[in-house]
Amino acid sequence: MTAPAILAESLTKRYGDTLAVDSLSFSLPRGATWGLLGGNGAGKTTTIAMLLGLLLPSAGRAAVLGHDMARDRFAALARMNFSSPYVALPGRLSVAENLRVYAHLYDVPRAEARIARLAGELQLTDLLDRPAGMLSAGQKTRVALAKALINRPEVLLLDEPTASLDPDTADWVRGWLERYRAESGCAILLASHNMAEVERLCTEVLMLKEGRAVDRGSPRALLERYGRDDLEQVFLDIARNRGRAGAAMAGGSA
Ligand SMILES: Nc1ncnc2c1ncn2[C@@H]1O[C@H](COP(=O)(O)OP(=O)(O)OP(=O)(O)O)[C@@H](O)[C@H]1O
Repeated sequence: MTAPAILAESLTKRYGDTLAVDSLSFSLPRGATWGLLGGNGAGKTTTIAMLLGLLLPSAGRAAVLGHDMARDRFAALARMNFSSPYVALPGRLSVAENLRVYAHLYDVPRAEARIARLAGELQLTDLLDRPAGMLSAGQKTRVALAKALINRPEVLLLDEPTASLDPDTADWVRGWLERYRAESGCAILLASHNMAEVERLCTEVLMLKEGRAVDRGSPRALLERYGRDDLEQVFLDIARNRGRAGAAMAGGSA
C-alpha cells in the first residue's frame, strides 16, 4: 500500500502550559491540496515545523511519504520542500546564487536549466542577478516559491504562499500552483489566512483553534454545515465560538 503524502497521528507540541498543537491527526493523500486554517496562534506554523522535522513533537508522530520525521527525516526531506515568508534567503547572494545553493543541496540534475525554467515560469528572469535582500516583498515571495520547487517536490508545505502579493500577482500564483499540482501530482499542505485562496485551491480544510482541529471538511461541506456563503464567514463562526447551530441562528450574517 502506498503511504500517504503526510500522516499526522495525535501530533502534539507543548510549550510549558501552552498546547501549541493538540493531538492533531490527518492523512493527506498524494496529489491533493489541503488547507490549514486558523487564527493567529492556532498552531499552523508549529504543525508545519513538526512535519518538516524542524521541531520534535511532544507526543504523537508525523510521517511524510512513509518516513517518520523524528527518526528518518532525511529520506523524506529530499522529496519535499516548503516555503514560508518567515524564512529569509541570504540577502547578499543574488537570486541565481541562492537558487544554485539550494539546487546543490538537493542535488538537482541540470541545475542551471532547472533554475532558468523556474525563473521563466515565476517571472524572475530579470531578477536573477539582483541581491535577494534588495527585492520587494512580493518578489521575495516568488523567489521563495522557486526555491520551494527546485527539487520537484512530491510534498510541498506552503505557509502563507501569497502573503504580501498584490491581488493580481496572488491570483497568478494561485493559478500557477493549481497547474503545478495537476501536472506534477505534488501534494500540497497550505497554511493561509486567505479564505478565498483556500476555497479555490483546497479539496479539504482543517480548521484549527488553539492547537485543535475543531472542524474539517471540503470547502463545500463546511459552507453547507454552517449555512454560509463563503469560508470567511465559517472562519468567523468558529473563531467566535458560534457553532453550526449558532451560525444558523445568526441568520446568515457574520
Ligand atoms: N518557541 C515557542 N515558545 C513558546 N510558545 C510558542 C513558540 N512557538 C509558538 N508558540 C506558541 O504556540 C502557539 C501556536 O503558534 P503558531 O506560530 O504555530 O501559530 P500560527 O497558527 O502559525 O499563528 P499565525 O497565524 O499568527 O502565524 C501560540 O500560542 C504561540 O504563542
